[in-house]
Amino acid sequence: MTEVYDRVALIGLGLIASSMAWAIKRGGLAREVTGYARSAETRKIAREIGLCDRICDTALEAVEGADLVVLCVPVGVMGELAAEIAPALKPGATVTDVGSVKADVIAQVGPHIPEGVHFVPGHPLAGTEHSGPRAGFAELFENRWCLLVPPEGTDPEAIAKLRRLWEGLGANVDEMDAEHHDLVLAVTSHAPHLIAYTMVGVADDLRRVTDSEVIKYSAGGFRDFTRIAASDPTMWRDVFLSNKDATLEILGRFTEELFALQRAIRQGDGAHLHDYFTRTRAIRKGIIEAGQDTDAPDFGRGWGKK
Ligand SMILES: NC(=O)c1ccc[n+]([C@@H]2O[C@H](COP(=O)([O-])OP(=O)(O)OC[C@H]3O[C@@H](n4cnc5c(N)ncnc54)[C@H](O)[C@@H]3O)[C@@H](O)[C@H]2O)c1
Ligand SMILES: O=C(O)C(=O)C[C@]1(C(=O)O)C=C[C@@H](O)C=C1
Repeated sequence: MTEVYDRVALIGLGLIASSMAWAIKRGGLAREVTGYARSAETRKIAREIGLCDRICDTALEAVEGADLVVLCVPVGVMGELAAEIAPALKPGATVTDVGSVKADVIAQVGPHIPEGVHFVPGHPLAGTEHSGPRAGFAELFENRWCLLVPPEGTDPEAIAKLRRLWEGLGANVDEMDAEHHDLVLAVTSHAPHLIAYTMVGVADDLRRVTDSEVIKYSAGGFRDFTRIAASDPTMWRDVFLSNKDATLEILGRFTEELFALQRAIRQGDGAHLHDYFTRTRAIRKGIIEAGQDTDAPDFGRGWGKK
């Protein structure tokens, strides 16, 4: 593969940055990758595992001379980080981020981007419940989406170059505006995480009553919830505070539907439950038939046959 950037700087060396570092190296997508993390312990681990070509002790040193700077920190601190690195940004460089929320990050970071530096916000739709510099792996972005959210008037060449990087990392790239992104992600990622956190919290409360049976006998569905609910607390606190309006809108709708299902159960309205579950089953069938979840255990299997 050919080099897309001469030098890439990764700021915040957690799951996403470390996955990018390994994948950039594997693909030969940059001549040099520098890295910076706020904590000395993270920088020490990064050096031990050979992450990046150079781990720097300051953010300014890491971004100096970089053609692409990637902000890989929790969304709540993107703005202060942008302010910190602004003086060292090279004219003509591109700043991007990988934050899970876009409108708020653009509002925080945009004002700190100097004249002559491009800003192309991004969001890879790939992750795990693990965090930190040891969590990354080069395959994380393969066949996943990466959404780019360039503000109006962004240099098309800067967007095209970042697109080439993400494609080199194995992702499919699409563009979207920030408000739409935040609403879509509230439905597909943010509200589901909050529901998983809540369900595991409820089970934990119950455990005190039933003396560990809930965990002992937990089957597939609940185990999946516990995986999601093990996700990084700082990252997710910031996501909900940052995507407040869209998340509250979706949770409002969720609560209404939940009440309707609750009423159907109370009133013994089997038809309502059956119709509802038939509709939701058709959604999964559509996803599988469109080939959008080829990892699913039911991919390619028959549907609706008893
Ligand atoms: N984990 C996921 O599933 C996932 C997926 C897509 C996007 N994202 C987004 O990517 C970003 C990073 O997430 P992650 O999963 O890699 O998190 P992570 O917790 O693994 O890593 C974040 C890193 O940022 C560092 N950090 C925190 N504040 C900092 C600061 N002020 N300056 C410098 N470093 C700082 C932390 O020490 C940590 O090393 C977040 O904005 C998140 O919303 C996460
Ligand atoms: O697979 C997971 O563990 C994830 O939570 C990844 C996930 C998601 O919700 O799909 C989480 C946050 C992101 O911003 C993007 C991807």
